[in-house]
Amino acid sequence: EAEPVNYHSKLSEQLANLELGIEYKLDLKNEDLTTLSELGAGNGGTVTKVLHEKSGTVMAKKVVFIDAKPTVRKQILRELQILHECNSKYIVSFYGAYLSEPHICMCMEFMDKGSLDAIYKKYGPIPPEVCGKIAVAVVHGLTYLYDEHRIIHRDVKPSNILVNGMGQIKICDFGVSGELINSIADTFVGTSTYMSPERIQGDQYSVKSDVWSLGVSVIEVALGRFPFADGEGGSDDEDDLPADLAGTLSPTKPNPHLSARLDGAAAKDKAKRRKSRSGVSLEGSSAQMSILDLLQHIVNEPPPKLPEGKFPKEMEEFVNICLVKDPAKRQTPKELTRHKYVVDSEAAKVDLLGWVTAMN
Ligand SMILES: O=c1[nH]ccc2cc(OC[C@@H]3CCNC3)c(Cl)cc12
Repeated sequence: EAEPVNYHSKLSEQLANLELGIEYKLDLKNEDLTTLSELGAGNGGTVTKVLHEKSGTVMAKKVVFIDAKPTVRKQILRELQILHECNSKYIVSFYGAYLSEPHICMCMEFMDKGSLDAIYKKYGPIPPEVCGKIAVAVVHGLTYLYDEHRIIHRDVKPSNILVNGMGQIKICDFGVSGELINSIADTFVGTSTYMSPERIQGDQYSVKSDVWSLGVSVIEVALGRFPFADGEGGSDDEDDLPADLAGTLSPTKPNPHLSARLDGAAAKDKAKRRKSRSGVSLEGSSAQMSILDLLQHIVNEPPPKLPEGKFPKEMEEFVNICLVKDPAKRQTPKELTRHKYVVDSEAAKVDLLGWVTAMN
C-alpha cells in the first residue's frame, strides 16, 4: 500500500520552493490526473478540467490529436517545453505536456470563468471599460511573447482570451511549436476568420497580424457579435474551406486558387449587394456570407469599425489603428502599449471582480 501522500506537507514544500523561486516541474501523466468536467472544444483540441492528485492542483488539460509520425510528436513535445519559460501575468501558465499516443496533452492554469466568446454569448456584450482591460492584457501579452521569446501568437480571438475568478485576463493557445503549427495547418485548414488581409493573401505576416486579430476581437466582444456584415463566421472552431481548397491555404505562400476564387467571390459579392439593394431579399445560404466571401470581404472591403459615437473616442481610435489594412502602416503590440486607450485602461479602476462575480 503506497504511503498516503501528505498533501499539506507537499503543498507547503512547493510554496516554500515558489518563495525561493525554485522552478519545480511536475512530471505529468494520465494516471495522476482525474477528470472533473469538460471545458470546451475548438482549435483542434478538447479541453477538460482535471485534478493533479499528487499536487492537489486543478488544471485545464488540452488534448490535441496529431496526425503525424511519432518522431514529429516527440519534436512537438520538445518544442512545447519553451512554454515553461513563458511567464507573464497576461499568459496562461503552463504546467507541462506529455504524450499519450497518438495525442499530445498540455496541462495549463485553470481559468474558471472560461473564454471571452463563451462569456459574451452567455452574458451579452462586454462593457467598454472591461474591453479596455482586455486590450491591456492582450497588447502586453503579445509584447511579452514577441520581445522575450520572438513568438507570434497566430490565433488571437475571443476563445483564446480567458478570465478567472480573480478578474485576471490572460491569453492562451499561441503558436510556440513550429511543428505543431505545421501539423495543425496540414490537418486543419484553419481559415480562422480573424485572419488579417496580408495573411489571407499568403503575404509575409508578422506580429502585426496579431494586432489585426485583436481589433476584430475587441469589436466582437464589445458588440456581442462577430463584426463582419451578416458573416456566418466567427465561431470559435476553425471554419473549413470547400474541399478543393482544403489544405492549400498556407500562411506563407500566395495561393493562386484562392486569389482566383476571391476575385470570383468579389464579383458575386457585388452582384449580391446590387440585388439586395434592389430590395430582392436573398433567401437561404446566399444571404449567409460563406467563409470564402468572408475572406474576400476582409481583403477587398474597408475594415470593420465600432458604430460611431457609441463607445469612448479612444476605444474607437484604438480599434481603427488595429484594423489598418496595410501592415506597414499598422502598429505593433509594443507601440500599442503606449496608446492612450491602453495607458488609460491600465490605470482605470475597473471592478473586474464584480464583473466576473456576476457570472455564475
Ligand atoms: O481554464 C482554461 N485554461 C486553459 C485553456 C482553456 C480553454 C478553454 O476553452 C477553450 C475552448 C476553445 C474554444 N472555445 C473554448 C477553457 Cl473554457 C478554459 C481553459
